[in-house]
Amino acid sequence: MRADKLIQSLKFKKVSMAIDSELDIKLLTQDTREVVENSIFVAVEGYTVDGHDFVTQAVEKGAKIIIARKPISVSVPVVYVQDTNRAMAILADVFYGVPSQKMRMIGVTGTNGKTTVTHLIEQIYRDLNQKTGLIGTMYRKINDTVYPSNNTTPDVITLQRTLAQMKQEKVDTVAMEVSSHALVLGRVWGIDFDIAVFTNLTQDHLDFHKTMDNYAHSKSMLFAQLGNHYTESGDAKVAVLNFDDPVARTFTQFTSAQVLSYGIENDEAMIQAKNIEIKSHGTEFDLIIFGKTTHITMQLIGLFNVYNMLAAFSAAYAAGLDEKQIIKSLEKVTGVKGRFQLVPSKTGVSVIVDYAHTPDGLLNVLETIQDFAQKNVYCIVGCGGDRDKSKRPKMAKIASNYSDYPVFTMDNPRTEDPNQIMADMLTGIPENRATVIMDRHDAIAETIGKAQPGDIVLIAGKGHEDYQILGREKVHFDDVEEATVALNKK
Ligand SMILES: CC(=O)N[C@H]1[C@@H](OP(=O)(O)OP(=O)(O)OC[C@H]2O[C@@H](n3ccc(=O)[nH]c3=O)[C@H](O)[C@@H]2O)O[C@H](CO)[C@@H](O)[C@@H]1O[C@H](C)C(=O)N[C@@H](C)C(=O)N[C@H](CCC(=O)O)C(=O)O
Ligand SMILES: Nc1ncnc2c1ncn2[C@@H]1O[C@H](COP(=O)(O)OP(=O)(O)OP(=O)(O)O)[C@@H](O)[C@H]1O
Ligand SMILES: N[C@H](CCC[C@H](N)C(=O)O)C(=O)O
Ligand SMILES: [Mg+2]
Repeated sequence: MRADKLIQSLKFKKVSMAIDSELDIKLLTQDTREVVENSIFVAVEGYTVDGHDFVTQAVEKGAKIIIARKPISVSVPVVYVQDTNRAMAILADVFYGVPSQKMRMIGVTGTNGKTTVTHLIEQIYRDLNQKTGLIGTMYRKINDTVYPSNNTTPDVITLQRTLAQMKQEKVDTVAMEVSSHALVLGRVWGIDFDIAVFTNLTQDHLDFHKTMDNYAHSKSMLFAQLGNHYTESGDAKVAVLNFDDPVARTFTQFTSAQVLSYGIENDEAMIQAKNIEIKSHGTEFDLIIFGKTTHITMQLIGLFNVYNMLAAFSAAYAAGLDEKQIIKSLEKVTGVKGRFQLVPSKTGVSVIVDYAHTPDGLLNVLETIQDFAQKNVYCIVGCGGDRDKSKRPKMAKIASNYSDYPVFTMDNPRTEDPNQIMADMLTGIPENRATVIMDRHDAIAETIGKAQPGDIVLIAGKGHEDYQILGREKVHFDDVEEATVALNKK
């Protein structure tokens, strides 16, 4: 793309010297490690380093224009703007050809359930033989091809680049997770969402947001960004809201889009689930769509998955899909990797690997297990380092209250001292209530070794993750693999 045309998209700027109008820009990036000949480098002030400190390196590698906020001295034109994050969002959208305007964009936000709901939505569209895109915690996926994810919601350049590739590969519908960090840090600025879905708001990420009010406010930004457009056919932007969560009410004030509400408790919800029966192999309930009842038998387990199913159903319904088709897909879905995943076992001991890493997530999973547990429940759990410290005693207390044998261990200590994380957890429970086995391998091996037929072992916190983050290093670690080895030794 021609440099002068691209830079024109930034309305307010100061340019240090004339930009060569013939210059053909090959790449837009905020990371010097990606810069190639004829790139534009955007200097972003991060949490650990400042992109402005890398501009000379960027020019040496071939950057021909620098976007900056602070005065810098380089041999190429510098475009000075007030906010490089905002400039980056604008440039990325234009550079990649405004891809989000050309596909159906479904954004899912909320503390828990985003990965699950986006996968359910993807499945619905795949069953209709549509081409799909998925962006989230586990990966970025274009039809059948999977690309790695560093964040639940990528930085705006990676995001727009991914969307452009999706468009090129003829994707019709994109289901993406929108994290609260992304909303605050402007990673989704410029994305033209058609449908925005809210799952729930419970405690997480207070290290970043500080208060639950700030956290709620960050989530509301997705609904504010949704915009509106009303057509005679009713095809419109839709906010899909869980009305059982009190914060959803406030979101209605932030959006001018049409609202589709779902819920279990709240009888005002337009899409409801009632008469729920949770079993060890699935969940049955009545789905009530604007007063009309259909009985559903889904393979996903737990009340929380009824919410996820309602969210996915409502999103697809909002997009105008046939309700019978949607239900057919949702009844077929067997689950998402690392979410209430049952590890194959011939021993009579049931092992469940689940990504619960928040107090609410852990509570939901343990309550679900208690619904069908016959004998002892073991709960192996740890808390992440460099993350919300105040979740630690709460998660410990929930593990202690809702399992017979809580076993506390490590979960991605990152740069923190694992012993301190453990000490924080232990403040939440009476002394000696939990067994502490710091090494996660030993925790899994010993617990499964001890469990008797009929017992259930929940391994919580890491789900699909195939690593343990120790310091800044990632080493291979997979709960399902570890559990399989332990079960085979029984
Ligand atoms: C707090 C936060 O969100 N940090 C994100 C941020 O990192 P940062 O601010 O530390 O960046 P930095 O390393 O200081 O770099 C600043 C700038 O210098 C550039 N740079 C840096 C080094 C270099 O050699 N050359 C260079 O150009 C970088 O590309 C960047 O533009 O920008 C990075 C690149 O976009 C992100 O990967 C990183 O996410 C980190 C890994 C992270 O852990 N984020 C978590 C808190 C997060 O975002 N989580 C949410 C929610 C998860 C959920 O619950 O679902 C998510 O969406 O993932
Ligand atoms: N609707 C829900 N309500 C409460 N807890 C849930 C819900 N859905 C899933 N969970 C719990 O949260 C865990 C994570 O689910 P999922 O990966 O779908 O959420 P997420 O929002 O994508 O999480 P993250 O923020 O880490 O990306 C699950 O393993 C389960 O324990
Ligand atoms: N998206 C979440 C994942 C947490 C997973 C858990 N295993 C941990 O490391 O705390 C986060 O980055 O906070
Ligand atoms: Mg996720």
